[in-house]
Amino acid sequence: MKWSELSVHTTNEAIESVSNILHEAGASGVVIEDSEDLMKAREDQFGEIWSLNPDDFPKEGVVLKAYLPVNSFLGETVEAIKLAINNLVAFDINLGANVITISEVNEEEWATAWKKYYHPVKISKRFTIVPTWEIYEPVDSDELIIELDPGMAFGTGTHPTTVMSLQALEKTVKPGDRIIDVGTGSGVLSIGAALLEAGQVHALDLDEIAVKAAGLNVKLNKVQDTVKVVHGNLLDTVDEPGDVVVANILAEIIMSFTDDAFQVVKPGGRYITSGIITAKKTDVKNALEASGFIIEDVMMMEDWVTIISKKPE
Ligand SMILES: C[S@@+](CC[C@H](N)C(=O)[O-])C[C@H]1O[C@@H](n2cnc3c(N)ncnc32)[C@H](O)[C@@H]1O
Repeated sequence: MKWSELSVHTTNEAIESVSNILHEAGASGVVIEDSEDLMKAREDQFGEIWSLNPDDFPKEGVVLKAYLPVNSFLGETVEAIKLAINNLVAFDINLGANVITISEVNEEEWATAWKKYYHPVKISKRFTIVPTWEIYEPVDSDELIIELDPGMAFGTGTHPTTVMSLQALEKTVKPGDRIIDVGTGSGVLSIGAALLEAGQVHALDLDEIAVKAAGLNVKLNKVQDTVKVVHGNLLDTVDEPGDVVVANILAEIIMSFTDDAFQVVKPGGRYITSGIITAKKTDVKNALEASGFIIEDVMMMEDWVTIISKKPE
C-alpha cells in the first residue's frame, strides 16, 4: 500500500489539538518532532544517552507527521485537516508557522518512521512507559510498567497532559477504588489506574479507533479484568459513581460538563482534569468551583495545567 506523509509545522501548544485532528482524519501513528527535544539530554534507566539526529528536528516549533493511505479520498481528507487546524485559532491556540506539506512514502518507511523516537520513559515516581517493541527490565521493585503501542491512538503516554494525569492518579487512587476515564485514547490512564490496584475502571472514548486501541493496550497489560473500555460521549455511558474521575481533554470540553462530573464523583472523591493550556487555567478552576468542587492541587508542566479537585464529603 502507498502512504502519504502529511507534515504540519506548528507550535508546542498546538500538539494535542493537531494530533487529535490527524487521528480523527484516520492517520495511522503521529510522529512529533519537537525542536525542544534536541535541547534536553535524554537518558534511559541505565544512564545511556539517546543520540538524536538534528536533521530529524525542526529549527523551531514542532513538526507533526501523520501517515495517511493514498486513496481517492486523500484530497478531501487533506483539505478537511487544513480547515480543522485553521479553526483552532478560534480557541486561541497559536499555530506558529502553520505550514502543511504532503509527500509520498513507501510502506517500509512508514512502518519504522515513528518508532525511532520512542524509548522507555520514566514519567513519575512509579510509572515507566515502555513501547511494545522494546525489552525493558524494571529498575525499582515498586516500579509500574505500562506497555503501549503509541501508533494507534492519542499519544505515546509522554505528553505533559498524560504525564501529569498519571502523577495525579498516583496521588489519588487507593486500592479497590472505582475509576472513570473520560477520553481514554490509548487507554494509558486506565491501565495506570489498574496497576495502582483500582478495583474497577470504566474507560470511554468518542473515537472508535481509540476504543479499539485502548482495548488492545488493556489486554497487552493484562488488566482486562479491571478495565472495561466502551464507546461513548463524555459521561453518557456512566451509571455508577467513581472514587476518582479523570478527564484529559481540552479545556473547552472540560468546562462544558463540570456539573455532570460533579454528579458522578462520590462525596469525598477526586476529579482530575488535564489537557488545559495555561491561558485557560483560571476559567477551568472557576468552572470547577462553580459546580461545587474544591481545588486541591494545580500541577503545571510546559504550557499545560492539571487540576486535582475534591467533591466535599
Ligand atoms: C488528549 S486525548 C487523552 C488520551 C489519554 N487519556 C491520555 O491521557 O493520554 C483526549 C481523548 O478524548 C477523546 N474525546 C474527545 N472528545 C470526547 C467526548 N466528547 N467524549 C469522549 N471522549 C472524547 C479523544 O478521542 C481522545 O482520545
